[in-house]
Amino acid sequence: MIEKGDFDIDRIVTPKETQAETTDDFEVSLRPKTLDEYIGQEKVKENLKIYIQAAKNRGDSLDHVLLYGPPGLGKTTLSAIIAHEMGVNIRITSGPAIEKPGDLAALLTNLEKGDVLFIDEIHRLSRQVEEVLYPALEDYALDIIMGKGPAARSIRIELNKFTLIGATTRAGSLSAPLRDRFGVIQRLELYNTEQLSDIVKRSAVLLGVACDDDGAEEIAKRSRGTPRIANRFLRRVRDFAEVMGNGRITADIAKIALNRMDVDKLGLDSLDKRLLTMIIKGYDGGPVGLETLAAAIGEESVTIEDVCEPYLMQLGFLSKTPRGRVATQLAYDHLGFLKDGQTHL
Ligand SMILES: Nc1ncnc2c1ncn2[C@@H]1O[C@H](COP(=O)(O)OP(=O)(O)OP(=O)(O)O)[C@@H](O)[C@H]1O
Ligand SMILES: [Mg+2]
Repeated sequence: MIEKGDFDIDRIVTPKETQAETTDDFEVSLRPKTLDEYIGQEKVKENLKIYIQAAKNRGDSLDHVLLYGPPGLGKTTLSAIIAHEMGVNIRITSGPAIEKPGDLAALLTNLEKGDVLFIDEIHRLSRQVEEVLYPALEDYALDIIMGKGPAARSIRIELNKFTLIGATTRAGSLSAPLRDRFGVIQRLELYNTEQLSDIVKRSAVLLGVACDDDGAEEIAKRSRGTPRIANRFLRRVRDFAEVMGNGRITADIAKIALNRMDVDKLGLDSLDKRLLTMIIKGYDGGPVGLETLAAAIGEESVTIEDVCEPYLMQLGFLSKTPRGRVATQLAYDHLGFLKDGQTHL
């Protein structure tokens, strides 16, 4: 069943993990293992380094951490790095996977002192589960109700001290009491071309494929600020390089491969173009409300908000106003529209 928030994974530019990537253990893992190997997100790294050092000096566990930002930017990777730097184990789960309070209790009682529990998509935890989580986060204890009616009594189970790392694409959907229990809240930003080039070059080394600097840059420019997309493109471009060239990734090979995948030179695909074209031609450039826009192009509003908009805003193609979304002059130029909605010929 497809739920709100699950993106269309047919898009080559989807920042969501595809099945192949989740189960990708026949390939070398491209995930960095230490903070120093983790490229970009300098502010987040600097802060985390200090919190980790301080916690280690005190011989204490790290405070609970909330990481938020668009999909594919490295939240899961960063959580594993935090556990590695703290020298503890990490247990990975997700909001929708924890169905009942008992599921959470089982996870929590199995944690050893200082361990990290990583909950992806933490905004999708159910209310009941959230309520069990509160005392666990605050007092490292679980309150379990035994029996029913007048005979019911509550017993308290002490837990080992642990660190919860929550990841979400939408910090705004988190309930206030849950958000308040995180001592460290960090936002991950889209990466710039230079950082993505470095990520591509690092991954190329790990995959054992030769990659020119401008080949890496070409891939980076089209990756929508997202490492997961950059790594996916790298693998596909490598296929083209092996079949059409001598295996080396050059700028030309990268261009040919990415054009074949219908990714334009800024990384826009048909959905982004449909969105911008609708604002420009259907609503005279905007402003137009998100829900109206979503209905007009037949796409979920969460997909538009989480996947399309962050990148279109980084490019300066779209702005959000209180009255709705507006396409900017840059968007008109890129798509070849004149301000009156006519196409350049
Ligand atoms: N800073 C980075 N440096 C190098 N590689 C990175 C970096 N961030 C992410 N990656 C790579 O990008 C891929 C996606 O990262 P990750 O799975 O951690 O994203 P995510 O933010 O958890 O996404 P989601 O929100 O979909 O769970 C990983 O394979 C990792 O190799
Ligand atoms: Mg993830």
